[in-house]
Order: sequence, then C-alpha cells, then structure tokens
Amino acid sequence: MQVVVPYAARDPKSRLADVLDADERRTFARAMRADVLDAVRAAGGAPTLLTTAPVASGAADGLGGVPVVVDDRPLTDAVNDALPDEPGETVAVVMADLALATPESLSRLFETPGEVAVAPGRGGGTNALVVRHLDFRVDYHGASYRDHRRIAAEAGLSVGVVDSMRLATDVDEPADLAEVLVHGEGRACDWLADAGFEVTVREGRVGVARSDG
Ligand SMILES: Nc1nc2c(ncn2[C@@H]2O[C@H](COP(=O)(O)OP(=O)(O)OP(=O)(O)O)[C@@H](O)[C@H]2O)c(=O)[nH]1
Ligand SMILES: C[C@H](OP(=O)(O)O)C(=O)O
Repeated sequence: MQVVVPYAARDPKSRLADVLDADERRTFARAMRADVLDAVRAAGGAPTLLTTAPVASGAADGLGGVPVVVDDRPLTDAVNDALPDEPGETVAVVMADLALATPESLSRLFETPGEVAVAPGRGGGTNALVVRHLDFRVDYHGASYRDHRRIAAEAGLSVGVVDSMRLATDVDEPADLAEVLVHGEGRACDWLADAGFEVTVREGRVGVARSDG
C-alpha cells in the first residue's frame, strides 16, 4: 500500500515549545518520523515522505530509500494532491507524529474495510486514513474527524473506523510526552529518556518532568 507521511519540516511541534527548544523539537520530530516510517514498512506499506521543505536523507533518520516529495502548500492541499487520481488506487495517509504507532496497529488500519478508513485522533483530529476512492478529499485541522465523515457521507462513500489507542495518540502537547514514555518502544521514547524526561505520578495523576533539561 502506498502510504503518504506528511511532515512539517520548518518549525515542527511548536506546541511543545514550553518544554523543548527549537533544535530539540526538530530532533524529537525526526525521531517520531523515523518510528512511523519503520512501523509503516513493517506493516507492509511503501512510505513516501511529504515534507514542507527538503530534509537530509539517511538511514539514521529512517529515511534510507524513502521517496521524498517537497510541497510547501498547506497540509490539506498537499495531501489532496497525493490522494488517488485513478480508479482502483489506494493511498494511506499516516501522520509523522504518531510515536506509538506499531506495525500491528497500522496493519489493522490498512485492513479496515471501507472506501475510506479512518483512525481518529484524540481531540477530534484525523491521525491516519486509507482512501480507496477518487471522490474523497481531506480537510485537516479543527474537528477533522467529523469533517472527514461528513465529506465521505456527502460523496456516498462507506467509512470504516479503527479504534486504536496507539493510532489515536498524536504527540502535540507536553502531556502527550507521558504517553510516549509509558507506551513508546522506539526512537522517540529513547530520545525523551536520554533528554532527561521521566514519568511522574503526583496525587495519582501521571505527568512528565525533566531531570537535567
Ligand atoms: N506536508 C505537511 N505536513 C504537515 C503540515 N503541517 C503539519 N504537518 C504534519 O502533519 C502532522 C500533524 O501536524 P500537526 O500536529 O497539526 O502540526 P505540527 O506542525 O506537527 O505541530 P504544531 O506546530 O504543534 O501544530 C505532523 O506529522 C506534521 O509533521 C504541512 O503544512 N505540510
Ligand atoms: C492534522 C490535524 O492534526 P492536529 O492539529 O489535530 O494535531 C488534524 O488531525 O486534522
């Protein structure tokens, strides 16, 4: 399956600016991207990185052999350009900030039936999609899960939904780092631990703290 992995290269993960400086956010975003690319390949997908600006390619960043498309238009326009334009074509879209994605969770998405299959994100977004019909187009940001269901319904397309904690967890805000430390198995989790982040439990609630940052 062709899998488009969108990646904002210029100022990634700006909502983590309170806990990571700009260089750290770039490094952490690259680590998440590498985890996602590894998981896509292990699930049998053929990833293409859809990036807003050129990226250094190399095996160390999980980019060895991955085609890179540079498109600096807004996310929705760039993804729509990559969706099927021939009958019978299938294209998946998997965000580069799904640090908990595993081959198993992605395989479940890829196997979910429907002219459109959706992995909703916590907070109303759309973390991953499989598009098997020409008439579907994306509209990201805001409550995009609801918007994508409406767009599919208006086009008369069937929709499958995958219920997956791993695919629902996009890493946007500092609190999401706890999810990566608790459930992560890859480079993003390792990078956070090396940077001094650890899980805290205060008054029964899980959070993160940085010991040497
Ligand atoms: N190609 C492309 N990818 C994008 C764009 N904006 C976001 N992305 C990617 O889409 C996914 C979801 O992005 P968001 O969480 O909305 O944005 P972000 O830039 O990662 O983070 P914030 O700056 O905190 O909003 C991530 O994999 C981003 O790297 C864009 O304009 N073009
Ligand atoms: C791409 C966007 O991500 P968010 O800004 O919700 O993380 C969405 O899911 O529509």
